[in-house]
Amino acid sequence: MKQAPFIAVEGPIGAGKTTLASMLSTELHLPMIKEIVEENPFLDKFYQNIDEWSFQLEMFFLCNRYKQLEDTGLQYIEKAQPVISDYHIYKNLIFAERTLKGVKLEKYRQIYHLLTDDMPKPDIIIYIRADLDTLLGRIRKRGRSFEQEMDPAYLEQLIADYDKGIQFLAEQSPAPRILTVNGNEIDFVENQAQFEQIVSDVKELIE
Ligand SMILES: Nc1ncnc2c1ncn2[C@@H]1O[C@H](COP(=O)(O)OP(=O)(O)OP(=O)(O)O)[C@@H](O)[C@H]1O
Ligand SMILES: Nc1nc(=O)c2ncn([C@H]3C[C@H](O)[C@@H](CO)O3)c2[nH]1
Repeated sequence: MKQAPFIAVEGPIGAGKTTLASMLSTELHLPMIKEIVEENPFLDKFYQNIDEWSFQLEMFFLCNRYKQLEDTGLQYIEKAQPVISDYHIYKNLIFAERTLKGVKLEKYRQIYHLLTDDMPKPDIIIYIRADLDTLLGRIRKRGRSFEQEMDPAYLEQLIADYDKGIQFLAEQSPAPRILTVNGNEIDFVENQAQFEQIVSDVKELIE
């Protein structure tokens, strides 16, 4: 192994980040950092009224992920131990740029940079791309009640925001290595050979 990798799995809502990160964590014996969802007190309210609750929600996600990233740095990165996460901290800004406006967005941007600019960043990103129909199908199948009335236009915008966001990360220095997974065609849940192909691609990146 070149250096202990810090791997992040990313992609829009329902792409399969947690699923794939858990499978890779088991297969490659990597500890996993998992984002907090069920304990989030604002998600339900947010989906009912995005403009009213976006600032609280984005700040909640930011504070939680900041704490997790701080712990990840201490427990794994500083000890040169590999780790996989089902998100990249940059997703905060991808979402906030979509849900916040005006003064609140400006304040959020400043807080985001203040908190995260000097934090460890993943050096490998697995980006699951999937189109609107695939994501809506997965969200329905997963069945979280607060997501069932999600405006498809919001999800469609996020798909495009993610493409831009990952492109932005690819242009950073040092640039992370990015493995893009076609989430419409690759079924790593049901198809063992397709999962093994991803495992082999990831091993190539880290070994
Ligand atoms: N490649 C796949 N093929 C079939 N089903 C999948 C695939 N990936 C994920 N799923 C299913 O889709 C649903 C969403 O997956 P998951 O919760 O991992 O997505 P996520 O990207 O982590 O979502 P979120 O953005 O909400 O955190 C789950 O029910 C999961 O079993
Ligand atoms: N607005 C907003 N900002 C975020 O940083 C963010 N991260 C995740 N989510 C939503 C997507 C899923 O419904 C659910 C679980 O991922 O939470 C977010 N929503």
